[in-house]
Amino acid sequence: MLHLEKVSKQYGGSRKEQVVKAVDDVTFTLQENEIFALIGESGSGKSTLAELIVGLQQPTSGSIKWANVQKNAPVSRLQIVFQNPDRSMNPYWPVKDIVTEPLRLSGLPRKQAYARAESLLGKVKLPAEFLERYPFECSGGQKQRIAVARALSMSPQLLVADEITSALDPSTEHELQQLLLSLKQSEGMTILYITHRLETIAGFADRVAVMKDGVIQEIGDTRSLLDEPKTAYTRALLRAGVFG
Ligand SMILES: Nc1ncnc2c1ncn2[C@@H]1O[C@H](COP(=O)(O)OP(=O)(O)OP(=O)(O)O)[C@@H](O)[C@H]1O
Repeated sequence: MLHLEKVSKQYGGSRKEQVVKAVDDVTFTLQENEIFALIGESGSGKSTLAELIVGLQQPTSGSIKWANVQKNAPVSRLQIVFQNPDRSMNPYWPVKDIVTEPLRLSGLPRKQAYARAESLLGKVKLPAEFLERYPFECSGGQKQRIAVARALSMSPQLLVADEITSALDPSTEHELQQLLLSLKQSEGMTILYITHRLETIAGFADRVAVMKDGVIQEIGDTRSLLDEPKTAYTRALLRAGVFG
């Protein structure tokens, strides 16, 4: 569906700065209707890769292309949800304005946008009473559901979830993962799920790529990668149980 070919991103490189190869020669293809987990410890280049995929940054070299599409994808095909919902939500807006913001930005009149708000919340299993709430009246997990609902308003083919469960407690994280799993089926979308916690993806992600220092170390279906890791790095991560 979306193919990355030898994608690299360097930062710095002016006289005094050292060059940082945040993403180094990354090639893989995201398939239709899969959850693809990108795992890496802090600084491995995961967020940079996510930003390249959604077009917030341009690669230094390489290409990112939709299969069978010549020009760049329209923004609505891709939506990204970040780790910290407070940074992407206006604290003075009620939830009905937050979830419908992309619809209104794309030109839908407010009344028609509001008419879709309740069903968007329904998709993330939040009751309609949340429409009139403000972000400070919602828990962290509920705010992430609201952020997912806002992304769903654009019917994305690809949802990039950048550490969206990392700040949540384990049971809330599990609930949000279950929600993503059901949305993959009901919405027929692909989810790029970025995390530093390898131990959270069993039974959730279809495939996984392990990234270190900007380089993909290993890629494969989740069960085989967890059962028979091919690289010493992945084995060490599994032995450690968590990233350091
Ligand atoms: N704008 C920037 N300018 C210079 N270096 C950067 C910039 N953004 C990221 N880097 C560097 O690129 C590397 C990868 O960073 P990135 O944020 O992509 O990693 P990450 O895996 O998402 O880490 P984390 O999980 O801590 O967010 C790091 O060495 C980081 O210091």
